[in-house]
Amino acid sequence: MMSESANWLPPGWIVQDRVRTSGATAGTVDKYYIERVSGRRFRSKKEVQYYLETGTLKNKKRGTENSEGDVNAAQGSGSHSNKKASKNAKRPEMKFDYLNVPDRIEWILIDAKEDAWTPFIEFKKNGTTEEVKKIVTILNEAEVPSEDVVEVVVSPPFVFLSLVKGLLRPDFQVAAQNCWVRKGGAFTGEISAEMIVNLSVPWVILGHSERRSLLNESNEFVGDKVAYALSKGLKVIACIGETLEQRESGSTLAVVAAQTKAIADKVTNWANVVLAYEPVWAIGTGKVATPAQAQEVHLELRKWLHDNVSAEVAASTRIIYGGSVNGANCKELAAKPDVDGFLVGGASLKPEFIDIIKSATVKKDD
Ligand SMILES: O=C(CO)COP(=O)(O)O
Repeated sequence: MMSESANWLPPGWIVQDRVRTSGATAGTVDKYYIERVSGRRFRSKKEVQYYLETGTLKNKKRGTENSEGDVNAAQGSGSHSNKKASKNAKRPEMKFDYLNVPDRIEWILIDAKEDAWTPFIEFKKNGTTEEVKKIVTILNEAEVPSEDVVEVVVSPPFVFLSLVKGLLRPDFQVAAQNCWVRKGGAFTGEISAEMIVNLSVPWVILGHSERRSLLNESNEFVGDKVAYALSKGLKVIACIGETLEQRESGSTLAVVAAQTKAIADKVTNWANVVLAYEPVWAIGTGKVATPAQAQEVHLELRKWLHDNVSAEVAASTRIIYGGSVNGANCKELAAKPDVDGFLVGGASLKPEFIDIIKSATVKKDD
């Protein structure tokens, strides 16, 4: 078995040549294109390109995606042994606990001022109506810096958007956690940008790593979503970030640059875009990026925007950090020059959440 990479593939993909060792076709080499983060395997460049462009799998005959996630791996052979191998293939370890799905509420704190700071807090909890109301009450009662210092945006699951919007203090805003890539239509279960606008919800989060990895959203698909949401007047928090494997292989900057490029390719006006850098290995793991690691990536992203978009966009685009931010580490992270805010999950369940909001003043106090 040989591994290589192909120039046309985005970071995070590998190409494998597998030699058949038995049967009449022994010696035949099968090429597989593998997206490492999802484990999906494809048999042709055409299928990979379709997947990268649309974020979906090409229409194929039933049963041609085997239990390993190989797309069309059995195509052309249809042999009994292949079907058997497919049936017996070990399923990859699922990273997602479907039996204990966390309901999530995201709190986004965004500085309204051009030169100011932008914390983005994500709140994870069992999201029943009563619990959501409790959270909103705590927020409503909290003493936090004024709107001209910190802009707070709360992002609950879709079903609670109206409830939260109705109860939340007027100086805090609301965001949806996702929206459909294009105009609404026959896409059962999807929520269009138009619907979010119709609810007077001004923000949407797009490209969260969980959607990229669990729902196979490609860079290009996220770029399309960002552009469409912006075209409908929504403000977008666009998430990017590398996996642990990508960090360890030294490709962090290439990965976040490719993710940002896919957005830049589709977006001309960056005024309503906030970039959220979230290293996947730091989300919900308790392993926070060090302030130096966060600053390094944020600075490189700003340089990337400077060189590839414009000096003005580089200076004005807010780049916020997400991944195990808490009351203890927020001040040090917030003090870094290119960290413009946070996206916080677990810690926003606790009283320290208010401290994280308050860390918006760290740079101003200098
Ligand atoms: O997922 C996150 C933001 O979207 C971050 O979550 P944690 O703060 O729990 O790591």
